[in-house]
Amino acid sequence: MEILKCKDYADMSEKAAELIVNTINGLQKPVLGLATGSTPEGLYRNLIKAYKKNAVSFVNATTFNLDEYVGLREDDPNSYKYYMREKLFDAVDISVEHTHVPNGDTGNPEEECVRYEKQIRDAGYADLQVLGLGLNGHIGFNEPGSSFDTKTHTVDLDLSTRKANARFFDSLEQVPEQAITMGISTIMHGEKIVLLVSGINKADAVKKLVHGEITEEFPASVLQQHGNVIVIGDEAALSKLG
Ligand SMILES: O=P(O)(O)OC[C@H]1O[C@](O)(CO)[C@@H](O)[C@@H]1O
Repeated sequence: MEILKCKDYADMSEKAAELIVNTINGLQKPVLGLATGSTPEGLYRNLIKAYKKNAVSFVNATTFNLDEYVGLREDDPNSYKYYMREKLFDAVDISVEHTHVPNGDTGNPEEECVRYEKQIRDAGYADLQVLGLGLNGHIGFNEPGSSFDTKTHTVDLDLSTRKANARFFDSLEQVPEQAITMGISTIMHGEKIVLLVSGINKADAVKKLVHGEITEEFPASVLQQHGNVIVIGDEAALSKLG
């Protein structure tokens, strides 16, 4: 696992954007796996900057997002579809048919999971998968205890995850209790994985990810088994690596 130590959040976001721009420019039809949360916001701002400077075009890119809340309409400001449109898609030249986010606003989440997994598989899985890291080690919304064999599936969110994400909602009660997420095995099919971490509150989780036991109780530890992972983090998040 490669570790890239950055000065701060701005530096982390620039380095991650550089890597993604190079990947897009190096492939004819790049497939990107994308993440939400606070951490990649700076990355998306830098990708928009690069697009505006004509350093990159998304016209041949296809994207698949990791996850979506169950029960939120896509025009709900807390849905991840809305987040992606606001933070990236609407500001670059990607065609909307090439952007994929699981549909959480469906009467049949199980069917949606099967459909989404097939779409990713048919696209050949991600050339580059961006990940954030939950405090409890979740990647996507694969909470502790998720089997490493999972494909796209529905999950019950941990209370700790709902509390961490309550900052985006008016109250904890409004945070959905379920989500659809790419599974660990779907994520592990990515050719290259770029995990972004920032801030001292992630330092313990990063230490477990890099040096801890490989266990389903800490889902991100599975990345130790992937041959092409880069962790891009600021000094605070990487401060407990020794
Ligand atoms: O970047 P943040 O906001 O710390 O979130 C970390 C992870 O938690 C989630 O927001 C889900 O709780 C993921 O989407 C993200 O990768």
